Amino acid sequence: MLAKSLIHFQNFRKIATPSLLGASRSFSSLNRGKIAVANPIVEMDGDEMTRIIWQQIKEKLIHPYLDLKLDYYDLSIQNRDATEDQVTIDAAHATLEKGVAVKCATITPDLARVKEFNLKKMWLSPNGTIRNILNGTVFREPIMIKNIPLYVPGWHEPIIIGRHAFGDQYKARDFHIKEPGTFSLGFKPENPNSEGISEDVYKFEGEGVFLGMYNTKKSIESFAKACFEYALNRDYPLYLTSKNTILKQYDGLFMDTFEEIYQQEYKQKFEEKNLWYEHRLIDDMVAQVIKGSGGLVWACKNYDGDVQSDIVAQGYGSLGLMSSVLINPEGVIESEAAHGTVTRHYRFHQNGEETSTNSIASIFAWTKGLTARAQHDKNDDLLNFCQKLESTVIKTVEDGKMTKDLAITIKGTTDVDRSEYLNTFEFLDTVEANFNSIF
Ligand SMILES: NC(=O)C1=CN([C@@H]2O[C@H](COP(=O)(O)OP(=O)(O)OC[C@H]3O[C@@H](n4cnc5c(N)ncnc54)[C@H](OP(=O)(O)O)[C@@H]3O)[C@@H](O)[C@H]2O)C=CC1
Ligand SMILES: O=C(O)CCC(=O)C(=O)O
Ligand SMILES: [Mn+2]
Repeated sequence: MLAKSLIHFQNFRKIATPSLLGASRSFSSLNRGKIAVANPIVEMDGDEMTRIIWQQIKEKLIHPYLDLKLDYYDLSIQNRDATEDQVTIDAAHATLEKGVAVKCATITPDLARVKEFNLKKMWLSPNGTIRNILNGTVFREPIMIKNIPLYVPGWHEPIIIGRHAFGDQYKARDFHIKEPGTFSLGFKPENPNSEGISEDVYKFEGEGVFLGMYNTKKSIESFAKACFEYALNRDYPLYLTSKNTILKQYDGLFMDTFEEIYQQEYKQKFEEKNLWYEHRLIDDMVAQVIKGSGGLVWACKNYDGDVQSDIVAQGYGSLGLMSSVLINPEGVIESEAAHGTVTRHYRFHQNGEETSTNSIASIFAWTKGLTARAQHDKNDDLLNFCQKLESTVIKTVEDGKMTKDLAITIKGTTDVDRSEYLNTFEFLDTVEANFNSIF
């Protein structure tokens, strides 16, 4: 299965990366043509700083080496607005069909964005839309580089966040009311003999907010299985976090489902490898991981995974060092960076000022997506290309060539000299030159 083989590859990389540069067959020395990629992948373009980086990655690191068909969807905020967001839905369905997608970060509009782009409406998060259609688990893993100091010094091994990507806040309906009234919840069973639910939740005396949120047993089951498989394949224990003491029914279903599946299908397999699964309260867990040394898969509910993956990314060095791969039960893969469009840097770029935005997670969005394509198609040349590109990026940083966010971690202060880092484009040029020299 595609998902499983991707996991194997990541495991392999953990061991093999440092030696890959030296041990390579040189592409240029053999003077071969571009690597043929038989089947297309879906490409979802995005916004702001990441859109600029994305274009450069394609021009410098992808197209010169690969004969690759891209099923292209422009998910820029302008095109989502022009197509009434149909382009997002089309891109998600194309991903289900083609099996692999790479996605650039995109703006999720708020009121300020509606004004900035004169949007027809405040479109939903494209990530929420896509992830709900694909219905998978997002695995977020820090890209660890030897010379990048850890903000959390004990984290010697990765913390991999397994983020449930279906439902919860990302598909909730929320409302803002401005007058007294009663908020009630209702459920109408299809079976006329079943009893429905109609319950008053809160009596408002004035302005307030409320929401309706859901998840499904089926989706939680596939989330659990994806996390158990991932942890087993990576030889790490698995922890699920929730707040079941407060949301007894909602979070209780997550806790009970994981426990049932563990007991029925995975306990023995985990014990054979001296591994374990535990449920923890989220507030307990956030404290435990800071004290720990990493080396675990952390299954998070959707919103927890969103927040925790950024804390974890920063703990390992930078938001620019966090890869993010969605795997659904059918083995469909969507690969992206975990960070957003880096608006603060884009504002400098718009003003003609220099930026130093880290492109590593965006490059890994391509390599992880293409790795899935390679494994699906049994394309060893493409697999080799992905491994070498990843190791070139890592070696470039190990050689002291990096963007400002990483230079800051090394110096331990934001007061870094301009000579201590590369700008956005210089870093990409350096990776291009290094890759070209070995491949
Ligand atoms: N997957 C997606 O498509 C996502 C999209 N978004 C969208 O992105 C937009 C911007 O969101 P924002 O909250 O600013 O979050 P971002 O993740 O884009 O950036 C937040 C801050 O993190 C640091 N950072 C993030 N990525 C990098 C990088 N590659 N290199 C260097 N520093 C980095 C920067 O810090 P500093 O300023 O200190 O340099 C930056 O200002 C929003 O419209 C949001 O909706 C947000 C998250 C995910
Ligand atoms: O889709 C969004 O608006 C945010 C997505 C996000 O923050 C993430 O994927 O981590
Ligand atoms: Mn996020």
